[in-house]
Amino acid sequence: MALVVEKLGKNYQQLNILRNLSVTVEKGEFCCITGPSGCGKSTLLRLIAGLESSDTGRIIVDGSSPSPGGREIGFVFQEDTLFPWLTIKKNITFPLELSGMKREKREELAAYFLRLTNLQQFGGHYPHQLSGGMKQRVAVARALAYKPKVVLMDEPFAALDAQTRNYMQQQLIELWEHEKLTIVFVTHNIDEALYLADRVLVLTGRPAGNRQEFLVKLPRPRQRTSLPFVKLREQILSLMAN
Ligand SMILES: Nc1ncnc2c1ncn2[C@@H]1O[C@H](COP(=O)(O)OP(=O)(O)OP(=O)(O)O)[C@@H](O)[C@H]1O
Repeated sequence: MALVVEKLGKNYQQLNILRNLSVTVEKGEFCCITGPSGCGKSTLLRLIAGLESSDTGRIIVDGSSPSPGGREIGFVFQEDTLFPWLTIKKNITFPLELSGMKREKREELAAYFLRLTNLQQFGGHYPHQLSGGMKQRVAVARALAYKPKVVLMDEPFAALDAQTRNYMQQQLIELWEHEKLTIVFVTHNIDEALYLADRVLVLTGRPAGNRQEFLVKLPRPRQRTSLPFVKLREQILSLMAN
């Protein structure tokens, strides 16, 4: 198992954010998590990343507890988190440099992931010269260059227009298949979850706990207008409306 989250509980002062939340993700699985707004999805990802600690329960990534900033987790956030004063290539190599990786290896990984994300001509550009979609592709390349065991993605395409978002979803599926990634992807968008995921976990309203999970066994690339896709979407939407 790539990720095991067991009976997690988290409070902020008096506020109970997560209660008894359990999630397991297999190696190579694409798992989407959705739930009502403000229920605690981002909090869950921060706990998995080791950026905060839980009050109860435990988290195991690839057999051990995650360490803050550890290389077992890659994180892609919703907002643009690139360093504006660094070139695209430097944005990818800088965290690798901090982790002590040799220059030659850093350059090799940056070139590989720039190529995979179709950004090979933009290594020398600065973030402000790129579109929103391109910047998120850099963020994905930066997260993957670490070769993390689990990639956490928190609404990474939410700020993009619909067409770019669809393109990014296609690209992400190709990357996931090619690199055999394990991905935990938070989204409000059921269509996005069904396009991407092997399994969709629906959380309860705050405090977030397990509500229901849906296996998505549709072949890829998925057709958003196909009958089984539309039926699953209706099933999840009606669950969430109640
Ligand atoms: N550091 C913090 N201190 C206090 N409360 C916090 C903190 N971080 C988050 N919260 C609260 O925890 C709750 C869950 O927040 P979180 O961002 O995890 O939810 P979410 O499901 O990701 O939200 P959204 O769907 O809007 O993206 C919210 O009510 C939020 O105000």
